[in-house]
Amino acid sequence: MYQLKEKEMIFVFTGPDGSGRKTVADMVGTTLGIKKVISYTSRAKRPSEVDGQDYHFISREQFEEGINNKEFVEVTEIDGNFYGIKGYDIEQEFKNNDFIYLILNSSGARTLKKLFGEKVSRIYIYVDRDIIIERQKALGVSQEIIDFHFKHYDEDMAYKDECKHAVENTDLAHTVFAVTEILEGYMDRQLEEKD
Ligand SMILES: Nc1nc2c(ncn2[C@@H]2O[C@H](COP(=O)(O)OP(=O)(O)O)[C@@H](O)[C@H]2O)c(=O)[nH]1
Ligand SMILES: Nc1ncnc2c1ncn2[C@@H]1O[C@H](COP(=O)(O)OP(=O)(O)O)[C@@H](O)[C@H]1O
Repeated sequence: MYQLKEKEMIFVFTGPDGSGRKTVADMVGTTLGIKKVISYTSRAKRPSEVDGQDYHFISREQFEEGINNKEFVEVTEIDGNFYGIKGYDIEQEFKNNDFIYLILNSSGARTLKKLFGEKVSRIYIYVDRDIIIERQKALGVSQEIIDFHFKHYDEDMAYKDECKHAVENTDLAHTVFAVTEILEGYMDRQLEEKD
């Protein structure tokens, strides 16, 4: 398994589906110039998604082969689809960067924390169930899909207290500002330790 160097850190964004994790993580990542390690999934690509950008979309067979070859640092199965992060991809990103971020469900976040300990900082993004429903309805998402998303809401919310940082994502600009400050705190600390 990849051993993180002293100055390296992994930021893990987690929280309930639809709370804005991807949006917040990518905005903060862009602001701070931090690279995302992209997950692999066996679920079908949605029309709006780009292979290699949103996910690496692979078949279930390719996924199983990767699992057998021990390529994944963590894998989870959600609603019949595999999701996972490859150790090689983490290693590659750390060749050019000291900080990376990942977007994971609670089981993935828990695994990363177990594997890399204090080198992992978890940022929990959440918002009220009613606000998520409102946002999804405004986007034209069907009631069926909204219900599907909420299958994991309670289980995901139960993970909030395990995370050191939890930010309620009501106002996006405010959330991005708050999360940027949290990450900058770690980055400054790591750089000071390096000096
Ligand atoms: N453990 C783990 N969870 C992941 C990974 N990639 C994505 N997820 C989570 O899988 C869940 C489903 O993701 P997705 O299919 O994109 O659905 P959506 O987030 O509802 O649009 C979300 O909670 C993601 O954060 C991964 O590599 N590992
Ligand atoms: N603070 C916010 N206010 C309004 N809409 C938001 C906010 N944060 C995210 N969104 C929107 O909510 C939807 C879900 O966000 P997304 O980042 O995909 O969530 P997640 O990754 O947690 O499933 C997207 O359409 C996004 O633009």
